[in-house]
Amino acid sequence: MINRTIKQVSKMIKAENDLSRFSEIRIEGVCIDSRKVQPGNLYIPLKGRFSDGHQYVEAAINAGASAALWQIDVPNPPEGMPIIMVEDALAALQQLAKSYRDELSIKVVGVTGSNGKTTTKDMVASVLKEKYKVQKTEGNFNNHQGLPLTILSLEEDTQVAVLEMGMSARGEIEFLTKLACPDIAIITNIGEAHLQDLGSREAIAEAKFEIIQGLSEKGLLVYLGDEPLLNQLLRSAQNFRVKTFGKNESNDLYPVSIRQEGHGSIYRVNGIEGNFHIPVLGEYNVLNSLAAIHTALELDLSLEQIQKGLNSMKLTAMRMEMIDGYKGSKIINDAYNASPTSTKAAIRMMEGLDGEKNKILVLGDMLELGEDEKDYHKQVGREIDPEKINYIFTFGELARHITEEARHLFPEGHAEAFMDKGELVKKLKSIVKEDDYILIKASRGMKLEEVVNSILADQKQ
Ligand SMILES: CC(=O)N[C@H]1[C@@H](OP(=O)(O)OP(=O)(O)OC[C@H]2O[C@@H](n3ccc(=O)[nH]c3=O)[C@H](O)[C@@H]2O)O[C@H](CO)[C@@H](O)[C@@H]1O[C@H](C)C(=O)N[C@@H](C)C(=O)N[C@H](CCC(=O)N[C@@H](CCC[C@@H](N)C(=O)O)C(=O)O)C(=O)O
Ligand SMILES: Nc1ncnc2c1ncn2[C@@H]1O[C@H](COP(=O)(O)OP(=O)(O)OP(=O)(O)O)[C@@H](O)[C@H]1O
Ligand SMILES: C[C@@H](N)C(=O)N[C@H](C)C(=O)O
Repeated sequence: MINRTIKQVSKMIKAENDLSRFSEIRIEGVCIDSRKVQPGNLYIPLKGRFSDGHQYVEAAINAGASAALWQIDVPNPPEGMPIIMVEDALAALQQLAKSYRDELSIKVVGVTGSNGKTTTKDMVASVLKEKYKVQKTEGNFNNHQGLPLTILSLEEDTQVAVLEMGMSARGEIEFLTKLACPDIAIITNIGEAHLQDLGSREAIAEAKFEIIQGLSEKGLLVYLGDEPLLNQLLRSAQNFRVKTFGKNESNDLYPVSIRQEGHGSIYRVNGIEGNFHIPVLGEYNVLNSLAAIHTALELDLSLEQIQKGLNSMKLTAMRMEMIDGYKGSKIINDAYNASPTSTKAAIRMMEGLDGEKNKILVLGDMLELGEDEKDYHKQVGREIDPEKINYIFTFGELARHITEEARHLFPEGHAEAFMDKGELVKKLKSIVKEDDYILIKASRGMKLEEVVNSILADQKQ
């Protein structure tokens, strides 16, 4: 993490006050929550939903922070404390991260896309750690606050940083990529996430494509070549190299064969000898891993290092998380978020699972889809194969349209809409048997992991 004197920090950001009295005090790491301050931190006060961080500056310093920022338009800065006055605290956080990034001798991999950023970030980091000292975005810290905080957590001797870049409006990726200046930029796919804010998939593609604006000279763009919207945005005259991945054989990397087995996927890749194995299900996760393979090849990893890194990867929770469930069933907790693209991809994965036991879909509302939200849910219902899926239970006002669209293809009681999680859990427990698969998927706002937790809690009783 950043380790600088106040004198150095005041040069990295535009300090508005004389700090000569405190110039040799050293800060180590930054923190935006006084309750989590570590000794030596620089506390950065930010405005939130309920309060302004400025009211916690003294508490932060009393808790061990070496210094704190203070926005000049906020009255009554504490006296006699190492306070760095700035125009804007958030802008100062971002500037400090930019300055620190520019001082580091490091390779940066930037990851964006509608779906799979966190998964692909985890895969890339898992592979690259076979050869380099790697740090990555923790959790989902992928925006105008999270990315700068991640950069400021980087150690001076870290060799590669894998940074997730999220957005819900135009210009946000441009800001993040110009701050992080990636050497390799990955675009996982173009789906419908944040469609409500952007209005069209074309606009989503343009927003994600902003990532090239920070890409270093002769940098590498790795993207899903199956996506026409991205192919259209690629101009011939560009000062970066391009590698594609996807299902189509026109891609630089594509899977030659895929086998879903137990908790993982075994597959071969064109032009590369041998099998790859990732301990997660889903054809789209195989595609995500191809972006990681491109990145690894760019950074000179051996095939053995790549295979080892992929095999040892661990995904962030609630992404295709396999859990031993009720009565010996298998719960696939994919409840972090959901869009039509990711929901259909998860259903295809379920339909492709071996085994004669029941396959049960538990789907919640997909949010932020804009005015066509009902149609998106109906479309998901239309695409469920009743020959391969045994039950479809939905939770929420929008997901109800999935059930209604699919109900006529299922036996009585096999396609039901719920508005109460307790009732849904009761139904699930009444039908589930050993080795059944249960997929749990919905937007973050639906908190469908509560269904998983209820089932697991009952199981313990
Ligand atoms: C929910 C929310 O808005 N949280 C943000 C909010 O926190 P909160 O309202 O709880 O703050 P308070 O008002 O309570 O406190 C104000 C500050 O004071 C600090 N403090 C409080 C009490 C105390 O005793 N001591 C204290 O020091 C406190 O720590 C506060 O700093 O405000 C905070 C400050 O602005 C935000 O940090 C907090 O979190 C928001 C969401 C945030 O951006 N956090 C980032 C670190 C982050 O990366 N979070 C990710 C989620 C990112 C995300 O959603 N990404 C999108 C794509 C990008 C969309 C973009 N348009 C955007 O705006 O984000 C995606 O789809 O992935 C994460 O948490 O996982
Ligand atoms: N390449 C992909 N194509 C379609 N769906 C995907 C892909 N990768 C992951 N998903 C789905 O998206 C869900 C979220 O994955 P992940 O958290 O990696 O995406 P993300 O882009 O980081 O999401 P967010 O923007 O919300 O942070 C997964 O649980 C899975 O259902
Ligand atoms: C939580 C945020 N990253 C997101 O993905 N939002 C959409 C609406 C979802 O939760 O599906």
